[in-house]
Amino acid sequence: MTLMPPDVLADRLESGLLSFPVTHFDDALEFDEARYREHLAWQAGFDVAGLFAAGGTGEVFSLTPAEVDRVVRVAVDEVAGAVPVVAPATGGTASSAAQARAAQEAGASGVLLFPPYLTEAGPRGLVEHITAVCRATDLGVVVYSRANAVLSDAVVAEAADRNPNLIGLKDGVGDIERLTRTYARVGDRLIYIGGLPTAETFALPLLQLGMSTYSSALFNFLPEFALEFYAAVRAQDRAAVYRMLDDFVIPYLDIRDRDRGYAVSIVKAGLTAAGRDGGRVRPPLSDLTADELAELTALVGEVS
Ligand SMILES: O=C([O-])C(=O)C[C@H](O)[C@@H](O)C(=O)[O-]
Repeated sequence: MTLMPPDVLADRLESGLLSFPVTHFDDALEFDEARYREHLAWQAGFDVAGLFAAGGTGEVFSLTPAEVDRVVRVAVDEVAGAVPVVAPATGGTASSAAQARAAQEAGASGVLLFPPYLTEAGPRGLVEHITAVCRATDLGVVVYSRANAVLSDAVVAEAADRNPNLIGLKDGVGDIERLTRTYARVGDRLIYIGGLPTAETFALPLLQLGMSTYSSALFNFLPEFALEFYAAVRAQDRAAVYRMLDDFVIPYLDIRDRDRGYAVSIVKAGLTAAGRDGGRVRPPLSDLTADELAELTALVGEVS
């Protein structure tokens, strides 16, 4: 398969909304390939700029390395002709680099580098971590700033200088000063992707900070709503954005905030609420309660 050049991937990703599909499990909590394929084919039928297989919403933290490889290969096989597939790189530096290599072998178009697990890390170590992963692949790499890898403007600038295939920064923190410093320093050398939980909530203000796109978990089960929301953000139609926030996103957040980890669980529940059976989440996440699912089903019904 021909490799998508990193600059081409960057142009594609920044031009539209980004899909972060859930990973389906069967009743025994094993990967359910048939339902996953069906979901991806449906998602890829909408106007979406990239599909991030086994992302945070795809419960990458609950998949074994072999399962990650299988999920990525299935995604490439199912949709790569239509939409670029971006694969995850997770864990410590060695396992992240190995996953970046595997992503290229699997025919993915790019890599999303997640924070390393558990340990704290300083700026020099984070630059080395990003560099090792970028050097493990010819694919474009997007680095996710979050948790124990919150990246300063200096780290982002040095990593971008050292690694031509580092194409983007995904932000899961929402620190306005940090983002302002980063965009002022690094500018259009990178693309910027909003990646806070339920990213629609922050999309309009973050557009001003250089984020032309965001990862939409809502796109999983309300693709038309998510695309309408994205169009309103890009048009800076404040009235439409705040109407949709008020009608759906904020009541949705009220349910999401009832338990830790629900930012992912509620997406699978949302699919079920929309009549598409998202199935269950794996531990350590918990599914919504029956009452919460009923509340979400009523809310989804109001906007579908
Ligand atoms: O890795 C992930 O799945 C994310 O963090 C993206 C999510 O889709 C998040 O942006 C959201 O909940 O909208």
